[in-house]
Amino acid sequence: MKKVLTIAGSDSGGGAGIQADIKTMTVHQVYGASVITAVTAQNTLGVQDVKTLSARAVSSQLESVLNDIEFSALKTGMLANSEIIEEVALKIKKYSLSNLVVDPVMVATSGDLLLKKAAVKTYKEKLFPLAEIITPNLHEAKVLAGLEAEKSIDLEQLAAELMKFGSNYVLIKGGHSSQNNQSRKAVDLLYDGSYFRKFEAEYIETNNTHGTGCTLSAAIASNLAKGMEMGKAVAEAKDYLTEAIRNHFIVGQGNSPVNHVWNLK
Ligand SMILES: Nc1ncnc2c1ncn2[C@@H]1O[C@H](COP(=O)(O)OP(=O)(O)OP(=O)(O)O)[C@@H](O)[C@H]1O
Ligand SMILES: Cc1ncc(COP(=O)(O)O)c(N)n1
Repeated sequence: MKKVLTIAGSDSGGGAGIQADIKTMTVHQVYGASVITAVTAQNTLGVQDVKTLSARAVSSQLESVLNDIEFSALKTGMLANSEIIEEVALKIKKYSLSNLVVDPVMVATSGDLLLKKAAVKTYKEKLFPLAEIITPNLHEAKVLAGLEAEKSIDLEQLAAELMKFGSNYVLIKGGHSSQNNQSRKAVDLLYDGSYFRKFEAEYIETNNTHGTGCTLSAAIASNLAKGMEMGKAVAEAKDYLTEAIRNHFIVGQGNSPVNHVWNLK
């Protein structure tokens, strides 16, 4: 069984972050290990509190797992601040890790901030050049490109801007924005520096999408670990996620998470 590492925040509600990642990895039949960056007090209604761990605590967790276990892929989720991003980048270089999926988590669906503003620059300078793929949503992509949220921009142009930061692939997720999309499709755009490829799925009319980004990036990392090429890894991850959204069940009083284990039925 291939081993996959997630470096992310804990979601006490179980729908996003580390918890979403481990569930996703398990149903993809890879072994999931975790390095925790922050402990969020969170439920389906929002984030009530965040305790970010020190970069040192993140560093020692990384040393423990990387000294011992050989990972075929890894993903990052909530990294919270510049110090943690720098520490993660150092360890990825030190252990020559490949198949890095970077989900540059900035804000929770609930609107709560999960990244310090100054850390955006650190992401671009330190972590993106080491990434196989970065998976920003439309809002994150605009922030990374230094654009105003309201400004409309051609997606291909935006993906090309983000490729300049040095990853091998960029995937811009259009999920949330598709709510305004007449076509009722959830469309994501993959770019490898030469070709654009669109991934279209049915747009499912629901607010129960807590953890979609975490789940997608964990599925992509699992598929890369199993040796899939990027196009297939993204296509299969998106198919898995679409069914996980469709098969959601009610967990709390707010935005419920996706059903990570729909395919075990
Ligand atoms: N209602 C929906 N129906 C179908 N697919 C969706 C829906 N919402 C999101 N998606 C898909 O989920 C994936 C994650 O996209 P999204 O834009 O939600 O990312 P995100 O904002 O990083 O996620 P999150 O913040 O929830 O972790 C994409 O593949 C997107 O197309
Ligand atoms: C620990 C953690 N990591 C990531 C997210 C983003 O997920 P979402 O936007 O679906 O709330 C989150 N809410 N919590």
